[in-house]
Amino acid sequence: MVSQLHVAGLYVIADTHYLDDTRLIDAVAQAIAGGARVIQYRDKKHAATERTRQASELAALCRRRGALFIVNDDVALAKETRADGVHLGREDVPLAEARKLLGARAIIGVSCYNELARAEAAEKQEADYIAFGRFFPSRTKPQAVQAGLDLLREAKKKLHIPVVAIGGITPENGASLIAAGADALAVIEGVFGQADVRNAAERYAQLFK
Ligand SMILES: Cc1ncc(COP(=O)(O)OP(=O)(O)O)c(N)n1
Ligand SMILES: Cc1ncsc1CCOP(=O)(O)O
Ligand SMILES: [Mg+2]
Repeated sequence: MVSQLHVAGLYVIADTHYLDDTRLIDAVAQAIAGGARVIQYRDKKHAATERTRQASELAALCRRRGALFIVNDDVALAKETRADGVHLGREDVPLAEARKLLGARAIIGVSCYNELARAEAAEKQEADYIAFGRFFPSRTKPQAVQAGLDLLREAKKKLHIPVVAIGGITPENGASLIAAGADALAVIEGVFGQADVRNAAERYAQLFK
């Protein structure tokens, strides 16, 4: 781990599939008010200009409210918007390249799916956190590979960096992941697919108290 900033608690992913431009900023503000500690911008559809504008607005909001701001996939966008960090999957640039571009203080998270060896390798390369999942059926990413609670328990014995759980997490099933060792719960639909975003975030945040 390089960064001194710590990924823990409710980690919400502001996915532009759920949040159109008119709702994006307000919904994230509501999630932070409800207790979200980490915000990720996940966008798979907008052009570069639009992505820069949205991510810049989110970065400014997170700075004002004291939440961490992470950009999914796009290291250049993370740098341009002075985000706290970037989240990298298998298809994204290698960790070492992202570190070179963003510097030692950036938070770099790595998707490890259901693979403990990938997580151990990421920690060796100074990832700041890793993510496993999906743990439960996810409508956002139904094809995501399944991970189990045993993986979390095993990972907590071997890793020293924060472990994030993702995929189909609800306020009802989230406690089992925390009990198995998850430091943070990453959620999309369970927060941003709800009519009352603040209340939904509060229900997850309660699990950490
Ligand atoms: C916190 C967190 N964990 C996992 C992912 C998934 O990343 P990736 O495998 O790169 O898939 P996409 O989200 O890019 O479709 C994530 N974004 N955030
Ligand atoms: C991006 C991603 N990677 C694994 S599952 C998932 C989607 C999580 O979204 P939801 O919380 O709506 O299941
Ligand atoms: Mg990705």
